[in-house]
Amino acid sequence: MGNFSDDMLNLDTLRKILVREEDTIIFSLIERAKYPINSPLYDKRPGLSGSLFEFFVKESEAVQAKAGRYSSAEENAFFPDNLPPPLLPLRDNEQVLHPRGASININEQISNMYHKQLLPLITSNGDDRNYAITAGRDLDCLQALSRRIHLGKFVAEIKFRESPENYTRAIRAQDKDALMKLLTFTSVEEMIKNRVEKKAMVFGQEVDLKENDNVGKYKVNPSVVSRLYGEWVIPLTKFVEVEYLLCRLD
Ligand SMILES: O=C(O)C(=O)C[C@]1(C(=O)O)C=C[C@@H](O)C=C1
Repeated sequence: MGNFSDDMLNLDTLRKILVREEDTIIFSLIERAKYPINSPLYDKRPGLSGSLFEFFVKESEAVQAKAGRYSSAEENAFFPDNLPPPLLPLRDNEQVLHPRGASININEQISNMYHKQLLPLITSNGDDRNYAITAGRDLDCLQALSRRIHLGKFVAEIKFRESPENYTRAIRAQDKDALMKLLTFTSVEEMIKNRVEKKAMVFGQEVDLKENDNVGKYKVNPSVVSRLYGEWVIPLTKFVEVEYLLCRLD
């Protein structure tokens, strides 16, 4: 992590970071939901190698790479090939992750989930031609989701260090089911799903000075946020954890 050192690597600290990431994800969804789906943004364009959105993401990531974004172990690019090097010297980050697992990048899956499943649930139909601003909002959502999900590498490293014997047995057997069982805390997952639903109600409520005018109206449907976590964010985080652990002894 950007400024994370070995002695801060414990489950309590990491879970607090994940809780704070919930706020970032929910606020970014609220911001994206302000605009309709704007589907021409995602259509292939003559003269560009892909869509206007892909162009926007590639160019934004190149600037952010120069500014050092991808020097942080929890940041992963959506177009990681041929990124320019950072302009400033690399921060001297302590390498807390195992090198093989550190390079796991499941952004393609995250991007598919975002575009095919999530976006239609949080946007209205339509095209207001605000493509640049929409692309910026999309990138904010994708980066927040990606960061949260790839933090699973740190969670996995902590769990391995806290219980090396149990994990080593499952890793040597390359037993994905056993690893999944070891790293799963169902009660924690339930709490998260309930909390993000409540946060979506609080952060996304319509505020009006007249009482009761907007009761029950939200900028993003709170049950969609709970579903996002239950069906995609938590399972993908666990997928990252398992993939990380599988190569932890390499
Ligand atoms: O908090 C943990 O222990 C995690 O591994 C993170 C997480 C999550 O994605 O939020 C994933 C698996 C656990 O079952 C609980 C929560």
